[in-house]
Amino acid sequence: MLLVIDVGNTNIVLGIYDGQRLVRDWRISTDKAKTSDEYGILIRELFRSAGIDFKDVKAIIISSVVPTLSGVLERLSQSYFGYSPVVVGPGIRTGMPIQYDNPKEVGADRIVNAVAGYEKYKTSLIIVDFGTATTFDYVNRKGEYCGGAIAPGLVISMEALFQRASKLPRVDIVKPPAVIARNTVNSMQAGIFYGYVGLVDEIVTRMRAESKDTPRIIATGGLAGLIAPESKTIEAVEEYLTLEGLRILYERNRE
Ligand SMILES: Nc1ncnc2c1ncn2[C@@H]1O[C@H](COP(=O)(O)OP(=O)(O)OP(=O)(O)O)[C@@H](O)[C@H]1O
Ligand SMILES: CC(C)(CO)[C@@H](O)C(=O)NCCC(=O)O
Ligand SMILES: [K+]
Repeated sequence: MLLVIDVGNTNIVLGIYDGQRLVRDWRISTDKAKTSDEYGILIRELFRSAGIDFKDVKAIIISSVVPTLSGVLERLSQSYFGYSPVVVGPGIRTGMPIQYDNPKEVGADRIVNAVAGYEKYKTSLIIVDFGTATTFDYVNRKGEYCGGAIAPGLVISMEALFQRASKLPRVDIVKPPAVIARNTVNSMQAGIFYGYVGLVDEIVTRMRAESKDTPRIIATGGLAGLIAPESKTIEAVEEYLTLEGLRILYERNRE
């Protein structure tokens, strides 16, 4: 089985693939202070409760946008599983030309999403990933990564309001009952939720116009399911896009 690990700024998502089938996935908080041994113990517990043995894992692939944790997880792979992982970054085969000024600068998660999206849709597409940040990535019909946009994530936006205004509380990110809201919590939710729907549709619409093509628009990430139904542009939510991209990249780089 293949262990795929996506290290984000808020969460580390782990998945176990048996061939092309995702058999389990877990989400643990990203903690830059944790050591490889601490992650090892945590992962051992998750495996134990799912009835999966460390010995069943025959390969590992990692993508990380938290540089301090890349080394920690590489060490964990070595000492707990006995394998050096494939690490998404300069030097691996992506099968996707990267048209960024400096290709090393693009977040590995964005490349992984782009690879998974293009493999599935085989056409031009815009991928919106609602994570710590919300990223927008454009892949052209030839399967080249063209770049995109980075916006503050939904949770970061809410936290900023809460931290900077004394009378504003921390609120759940949900669709409020009305946009003309009658209390502080609903007012914040109205601003964040509808403001965000507008942000997404505006960026996608401008990307589509700039591309002079008709890309498919797909979304992923924990809050995609909240925003997608209200968005005029998002056509589909692909919950496991990043894990799927890691599996595909492993296949392209084995041996
Ligand atoms: N239903 C929800 N309600 C409120 N917050 C949520 C919900 N689902 C996810 N979140 C939070 O939204 C943020 C983005 O979630 P998501 O799981 O897409 O990204 P993430 O994996 O945390 O991001 P990253 O990959 O950058 O670490 C996180 O802070 C997560 O804790
Ligand atoms: C934007 C995030 C934080 C999203 O996880 C990540 O992809 C990242 O750190 N990217 C590096 C900058 C860039 O993609 O241009
Ligand atoms: K992510």
